[in-house]
Amino acid sequence: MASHSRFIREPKTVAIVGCPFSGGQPKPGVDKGPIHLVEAGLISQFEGLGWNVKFEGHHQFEDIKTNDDPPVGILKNPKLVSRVTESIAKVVGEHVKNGELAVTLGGDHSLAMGTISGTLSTHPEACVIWVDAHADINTIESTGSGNIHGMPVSFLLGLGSKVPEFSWVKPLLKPENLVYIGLRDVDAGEKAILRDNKIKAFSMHEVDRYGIGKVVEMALDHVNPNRDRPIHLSFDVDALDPTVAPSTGTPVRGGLTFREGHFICEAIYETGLLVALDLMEVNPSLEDEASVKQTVAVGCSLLRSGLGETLL
Ligand SMILES: NC(=[NH2+])NCCC[C@H](N)C(=O)O
Ligand SMILES: [Mn+2]
Ligand SMILES: [Mn+2]
Repeated sequence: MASHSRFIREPKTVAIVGCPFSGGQPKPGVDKGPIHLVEAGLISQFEGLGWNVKFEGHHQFEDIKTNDDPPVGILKNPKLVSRVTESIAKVVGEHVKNGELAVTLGGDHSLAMGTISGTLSTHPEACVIWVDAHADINTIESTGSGNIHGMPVSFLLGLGSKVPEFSWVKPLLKPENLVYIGLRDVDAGEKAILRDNKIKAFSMHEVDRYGIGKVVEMALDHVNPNRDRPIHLSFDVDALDPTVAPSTGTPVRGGLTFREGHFICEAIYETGLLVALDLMEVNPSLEDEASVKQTVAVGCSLLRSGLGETLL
């Protein structure tokens, strides 16, 4: 077992990319997620695991001017989401190029358009493991909500009609380099997209049938058969059951248990191939104070598992 990623330089450094951003969906508060995660002690927790921690404060998106941001079709805030994710792509790309583990704190999941673009700019052969209740693969044609956090994967794959505002997104992700775990709320149009593009997905049905250990192994066999390619893990906290992570904008019952979520992060760390990790959709404005505390704490502990925290 590698002690940490073979793509990470010594002394091993984690760069925290705090993204207080909510423009990919309509519920206020998800922009406070990163602030709560850091205030809960994430930096000292990472240091406790032996990492050098780089954190220069949360990114400020206020200066991204979007006075004039009319919808494209039904897509909401296209200009804002495009500019924010483009800036995050550069930041994450820079960290990954430097051999630092990029940990991005969301914020809504539209941010992954940026984080994954950043990873692929340095490692075009990287694979993506997307852990979520949702597939987030709607196109401008298929989206029913117009919320861009339900669409980042289609942009990364280059599916659907091109939206000029997002022309900076290079379709570098190949369908065979993507795998999902935890799906249970997939729109009809998204199911067709997954089928047509032969994208591998392990829904909660497969988690129940095979157990999480086997599912992670099968997921890795699919995207990383020789265990030699960099891994980008994009974790939407709503993959967890709402009893485990209640404070999130689009909760769906029947999700991953506390241990199943952590097992995924532990197993990916153990590959020694992790180069970037996202934790998205923690919304501290939703549910009561105890639920917020619980969700933030689970977020921190998922991240620690991804950075090598072990049980023994
Ligand atoms: N990142 C998320 N929580 N995405 C939820 C997406 C829900 C729905 N499929 C939509 O397109 O709007
Ligand atoms: Mn989700
Ligand atoms: Mn998501």
